[in-house]
Order: sequence, then structure tokens, then C-alpha cells
Amino acid sequence: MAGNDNWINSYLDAILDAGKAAIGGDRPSLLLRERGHFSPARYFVEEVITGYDETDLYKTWLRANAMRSPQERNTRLENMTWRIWNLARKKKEFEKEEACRMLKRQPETEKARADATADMSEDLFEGEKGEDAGDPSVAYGDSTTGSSPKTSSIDKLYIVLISLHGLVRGENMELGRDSDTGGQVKYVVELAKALSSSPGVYRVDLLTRQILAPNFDRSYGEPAELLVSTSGKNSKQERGENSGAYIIRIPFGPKDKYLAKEQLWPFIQEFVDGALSHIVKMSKAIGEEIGFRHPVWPAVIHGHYASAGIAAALLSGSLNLPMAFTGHFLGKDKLEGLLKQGRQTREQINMTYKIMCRIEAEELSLDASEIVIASTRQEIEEQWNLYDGFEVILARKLRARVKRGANCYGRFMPRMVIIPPGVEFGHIIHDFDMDSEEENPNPCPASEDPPIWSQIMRFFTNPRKPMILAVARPYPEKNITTLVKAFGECRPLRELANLTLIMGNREAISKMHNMSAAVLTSVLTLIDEYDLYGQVAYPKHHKHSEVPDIYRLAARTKGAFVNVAYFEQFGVTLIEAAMNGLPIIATKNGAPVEINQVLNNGLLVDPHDQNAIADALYKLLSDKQLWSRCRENGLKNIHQFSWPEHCKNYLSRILTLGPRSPAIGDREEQINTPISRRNHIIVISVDSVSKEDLVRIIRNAIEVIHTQNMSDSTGFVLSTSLTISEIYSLLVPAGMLPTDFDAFICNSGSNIYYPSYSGETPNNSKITFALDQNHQSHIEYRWGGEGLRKYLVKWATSVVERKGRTERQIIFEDPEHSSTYCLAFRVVNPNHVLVFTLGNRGTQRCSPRR
Ligand SMILES: O=c1ccn([C@@H]2O[C@H](COP(=O)(O)OP(=O)(O)O[C@H]3O[C@H](CO)[C@@H](O)[C@H](O)[C@H]3O)[C@@H](O)[C@H]2O)c(=O)[nH]1
Ligand SMILES: O=P(O)(O)OC[C@H]1O[C@](O)(CO)[C@@H](O)[C@@H]1O
Repeated sequence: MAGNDNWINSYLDAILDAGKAAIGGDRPSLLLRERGHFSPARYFVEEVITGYDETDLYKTWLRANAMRSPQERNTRLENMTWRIWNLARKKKEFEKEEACRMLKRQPETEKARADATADMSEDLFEGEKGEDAGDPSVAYGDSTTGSSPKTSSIDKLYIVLISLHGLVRGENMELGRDSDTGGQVKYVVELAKALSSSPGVYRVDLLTRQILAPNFDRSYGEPAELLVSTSGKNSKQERGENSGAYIIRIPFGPKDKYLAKEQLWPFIQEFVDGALSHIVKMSKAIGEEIGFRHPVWPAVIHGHYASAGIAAALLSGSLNLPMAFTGHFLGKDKLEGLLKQGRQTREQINMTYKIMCRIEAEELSLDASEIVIASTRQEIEEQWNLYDGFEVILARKLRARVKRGANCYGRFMPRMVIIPPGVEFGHIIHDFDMDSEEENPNPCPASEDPPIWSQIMRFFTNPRKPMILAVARPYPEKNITTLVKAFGECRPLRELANLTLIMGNREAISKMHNMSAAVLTSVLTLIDEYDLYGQVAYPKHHKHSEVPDIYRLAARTKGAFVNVAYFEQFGVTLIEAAMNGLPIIATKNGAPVEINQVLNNGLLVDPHDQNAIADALYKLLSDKQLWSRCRENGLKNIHQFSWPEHCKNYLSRILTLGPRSPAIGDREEQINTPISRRNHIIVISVDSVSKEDLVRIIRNAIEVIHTQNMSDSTGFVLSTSLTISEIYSLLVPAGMLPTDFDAFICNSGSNIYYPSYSGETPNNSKITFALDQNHQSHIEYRWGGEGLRKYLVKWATSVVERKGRTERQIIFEDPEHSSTYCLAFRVVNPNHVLVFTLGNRGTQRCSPRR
């Protein structure tokens, strides 16, 4: 068979090359030699003798014989094939004889077989000796299985996911194209698809940025894309009652420019405006589609990564809907890691990564989310625990208080839930049938090999040597250069294996993002330095759909997957490798520790220790029993990373979220206020001045603005710390009409009022003020005012003015100017109070933050 020929020839070449290297005098490192008699050449001999049929080997010898020429290599090849064929024949005879005995004495027979193979390979080289001289709950501890509502009991959920950065599309994802298009993109797309196929879910919208920049495929500019589920059941009929999962692309930021995640921060509000309008429209449309009289609001608004966390917080606040958050890679941890590397100062790191924006956004997300989805326990205990808004022990105490119905004094922490991501099994799963692969080592002939195989194999002198595979964005933290050094400096590893580096897609390194270009340049420099030509593959292109084939090729050569990132928040590639029967070597920093506890399919290493990486790779590849055990374990346990399970768990959590009344919808009266018809709103925000000054400032502001030729499409809003009745008695005597304003933000932001005439005309009617109920419910949410009031009252008694021996309290509660959500304090002598900015009457109000 042509396919087998290729594999045999490749192994024969590897045997010849391994022998040659030994002649060259490169000795294995002491550590590796200490391991015993293993040699790469013997490994390949075993592979040929045990893996191929005697007739295939015979044909190979015939061919080698026919090609015989005076060249030394050909002569050696011919000799070797003859001997291998003979060895294989001997082995076959031996096995026949042993077959009956084996039934009775299996263990001894196994040993004999192994010894025989070893002897045979010794025999082969005999003539050439001269010349060649958690507790399962660790990962899933927060699982809700059993106690929570079953997802099947829910109905018609609308779920909104947000992921702002990178290139997001459902088909042929360009993972690794840049540092923003990686695991998170795959995660959110697969999650959206899986959720929409879950019982009870009606529609999932994944909101992202619309990209219309030149050099980017037009698909990223499409306003909406239906995501086809892995099972292919996405046609309207097959989806039945479900509307499906969609990517919705919202324009924001510069129209024709792709923005890296560090550059998105100033434009998030703009995204929120677009997203708000989409969600409102879609909720109403779903309400109509499924025959409800009211809009169907999202059950949750789920932000992915810090930037989308801010967007989700703003949307959940304005719509009064629950928020969930997934960090993906937390800023504090990244900052710590970069500081440890010592290459940049804190300021430089902030300049490059805008890390403080990211950390602040994560704090805000903690504050606004009801649920945070973590991939591992480590993420909660060692990463989130570093944030001001979360503390493991306090979170537990608060939860216990909530359960008892005790007051938490406004202190809140989101529920942390561990739900690891899944893998899409889809069409690939049948390839995991280990038995069939074992029985037939080459299931498909070479002509049917996936095209990407030849794209990779063309780099290698001995393409069937065990393949060490890395798949990672070309990003410094993925530590690809240490891997190349580990490989390049370990001669026995180089003899035994090849290295394949999948580092995204590129046209020209010079056109890549600086950071990615720097990684690629270092890798190529190292390949040159160690002269690794013929031993390392670094293909320029691969399609997303080809990634499973790449893992399979590595598994087929009995290779290993390697991820030695300095830190890995989760590591989707590790579960992808396991799913494709490929054992792993992974960083011991971060989630891989927990992944390996579940899968038990490889070894963990210190990513900074180059020798440890080389040793671990050598051990895994050369110890065939270990390799097979890891492969089997990975395949056996991979089902624990499943999207359907993830969704079941996730939805049961979402259903436990307390009901919140959506802010927009049924209250039509507010839509009729003038403010809803304006194109522009000018907010005059004044305080801390005398009454006269206040009036003068307001009047001046209005006059100046009127001189700008304003149309009716511009409205005014006045924002102060005053109560509505104080505002009324300020404006009217000064000759201003409350109806000159569209709204009043009063009591330091805790109330919003809309003025209007209660009669037909201004002359025969009275002005009334309608309270904004949506804003009220927004403030009410997690209102911790009582605790704060008690605290402030206690504090006020401690602020005293000293005159000789007498002490006099100078701050007092001011009930007259307080309201339900605004606490006012009167300050007798402002000079003694440094903390507050004082108002015109020496009164300060404060409202707890949401
Ligand atoms: O050239 C490449 C490089 C990567 N990938 C794919 O991109 C994904 C990479 O995912 P991952 O290994 O998880 O790395 P990151 O892109 O760094 O993803 C971030 O986000 C993930 C999802 O939360 C977490 O698992 C990671 O730890 C975190 O670093 C995988 O599906 C890869 O198969 C490619 O297809 N081609
Ligand atoms: O590149 P950083 O800062 O490490 O952040 C990682 C984030 O970027 C991505 O790698 C791109 O998808 C995400 O997967 C992840 O959330």
C-alpha cells in the first residue's frame, strides 16, 4: 500500500539519520543517557517491526534492492531493509509459536515479545555497531447538578453574549491571525452555538464589533451572521421552535480601522448605544414572534473579557437585567507575570497593554455581575482573589448571611461558578476509535491524507518521526522561543522527534503586528542558530477546519502536544489535543494543573526550565507505555469537557438569578416625555455655589447655548444636589420655567423628574413632575443605604472641632434634605471637613454606588 510505503521509508530514513548523528559524536545529555539503553534508532526499528506487515517490508526491500547504487547510503538502506524484513519474518514465526502458550502464560509471553523485539533491534545494529558507535470537585466543585432547577423546565430564553475584540465569525475562524483572535473567539462562538441548541433557549446573540477595514474579509462587516451548529441542525425547520444563534456586529470606533483590544477602551460607550438599541428591538421582536404580549428581555447579559465586562455592566444597568462575566485572562495576573519577567516597568506595561483600564474594568465587572464564570478553581482562589471586589472568605460569609436573610450592609460579591469550556466533538469523535486505529495503523491511504499533512511534512527530512506540536498565537507569553531552545539544544530529542509550530497565519512577517512579528523573527532566528532545518515545521497557513487534522497527524506519529505558556488561564488547545488522542506536556502555571487532574494525559513542566521541557518531552515520547496510557486517559476523560454539560450547568445558574424588572418596555408614559425626541441633550451640572450664583450660572448657560442657533432637537437637563421642591423654588422666582428643562436630576443623582403641564395649555394648568421609575429601580437594585447611613452617622460623631478641652460635633444628619436614596449631612464648620466637597449650605449628600 502506498501509504505504508511512505511511513516505512520515512522510519528507515530516520534510522539511518539517527545512526549518523551518533557517528558525529553528539552525545545525549547525561540525564537522558542515565535513563538506560533507549536510543532513537531503536525506537524507529521497533516502530517498523511492530507496526507493519511482513509483506510491506518485503516490498520495501525489493525496491531498495532495485535502486541499489554505489552510494553508501543506498547500500546501507538496502542492507537494512533486508534485515528488517528478516527480523519481521522471524518475529512472525516466533509469534505463531508463542500464540498457544500465550493463552496460559500471558504476562511472560508479553515480556518475551518485548525482549525479542529488543533483541531483534540489537541484532539489526550488530553489524553496524562499529560504525554507529480535587477531590473531583476541584474542577467542578460548584457544579449545580441535582439541586438547581432543570433547564428543561425553562422556556424561550433570550441570551446576550458580548465579546468585543478580535475577528469573530462562525465559519473558518482565523485563529492565531493576531494576538486578539484566539481561544476566546472560539470559546464564545462555540458557547453561542451550544447554548442555542440547549433546551429552553430561544435565541442567542453574540455581540461584537463590526469591522469594515481594508485587508479584512467582508464577512466581518456583515451586520448579522447565523451560526450553524456543529450538528448542522440550523435550518429553520430543524431548529423547530428555536430562532438560533447569531453574531450581531455593532459598528463603533473608527469606521474603517481594525482596533486591537488595547485601543477599544474609548469607544465602549458607543458600542453600548448600538447594543442597547439592538437588544430593545430584538426583545420586542421575540415577544411578537412567540406570541407574548410583552418583550422577551435577555435572561442575562454576559460580558467576555474586561472590555465587554464594562459594556455588559452598562447595558445591564440601563436595562435593569442580570449580568454575568467571564474574564478569559485577568489583567492583574498578566501584570504580575510581566513584572516578574522584568523586561518592562509598570509604566511601560501600562502603556503597551493598557493594563490599568483592564483591571479597573474587571473590578467594575465584579461589582455589576451576579455570576462570574471561571474555568478553574485556581482562577477563583488565586486570580480573582487579588481583586478589591472579591475575596474568597468574605464571599462565603456574605453568602451565608444572604441565606440566613441577614443584612449585608450593601456589601456584595458575585457568585463564582466553575464551569470549564468544552470541545466540539461533532464529526471528529469517530476518529477516536482507538481499536480500529491500533488494528490498522494507516487507516487512509496517502492520497487521502488531509492536505495540511503534506504542507507540514514537506518541512521534514524524516516526516514520520514523533511530532512535537505547539499551536499558539504568536504572542510572547506563549513562550514559543523557550520551546525551540529546549528542542534545539537537546540532541537526543532532535534525533527522536520533529517539532511543528502552528503560530497563526501570515503573508509576510513584516506586515504582522509588532508583537507577533517579534515572536516569529525570534523563532526563525533560533531555527537558524541551532540549524534545525528539516526538523522544524512552521507553515504559513492553515485553516481553522484543518486544526483537528494537525492534532491527528501528531497523534499518528506518536507525538505530543506542548503548551509551555508562562501562564495559561485555561488552555483550550490542551483539551483539543486530548480529544484527538494526543498526550500533552503543559505549563504548570495556571489551569493546566486542573485539566491534567481530570484528563491525566501528560506531564506538567516549569515553563522557564528549558531542560525540564526537553526531558519531559523525551520521556513522554520514548516511553511507549506512558505515551499510550496518556493517550487513552485523554480520550477516556475528555467527555468531561463538553459544551452541552457546560450549558446545562450554566443555564441552571442563570435560572437562579433574582428577577429584575426590565427598565424599558411597558412604561409608555416615559417614552412620551420630550427627552425621548431629542437628538442632543445638554446637561447643566451645578453645585457648590450660592443660590444667586446657581441661578446666574444656569441662566448664562442657557443663554449661551441659545445663541448657538439651537433647534428643537436639543434639550436641557439640570443636575444638582437639590431636592425637586428646592429646584422649583429656585427657578420660578428667577423667572425661569421648569418646563424649559426636559428633566431634573435631583438629590445628587438619586432621583430623576420629568416636568410637564397637567392641563391643556400653560396658562390654565399646573406643572407636575413625574418621577423616573426605571431610574428608581436601577438605584434600588442592591441598595445598601441603611448600612451606609449607620456608618456615616457613626463617623459624623467622630468628626469634632476642638476648642481647648471641649469637643464639638460639626457634622449632623440632615433628614430634611435626605430622601430614600440620598443621605444628606449638615456641616457646621466646613473648614474642618476635608473629605467632602461642600455644597452651598454646608450640606453634603451621598448616594451609595450601585
Ligand atoms: O495558529 C493558531 C493558534 C491557535 N489556534 C486556536 O486558537 C485557540 C487558542 O486557544 P488557547 O490555547 O486557549 O489560547 P488563547 O488564545 O491564549 O486563549 C485565551 O482564552 C482562552 C479561552 O478562555 C483560554 O483558554 C486561554 O487560556 C487564554 O489564554 C485554540 O482553539 C487553537 O486551536 C489556531 O487555530 N491556530
Ligand atoms: O492577549 P492577552 O492580553 O493575554 O489576553 C488574552 C485574551 O486575548 C485572546 O487571546 C484573544 O482571543 C483571548 O483569548 C483572551 O481573552
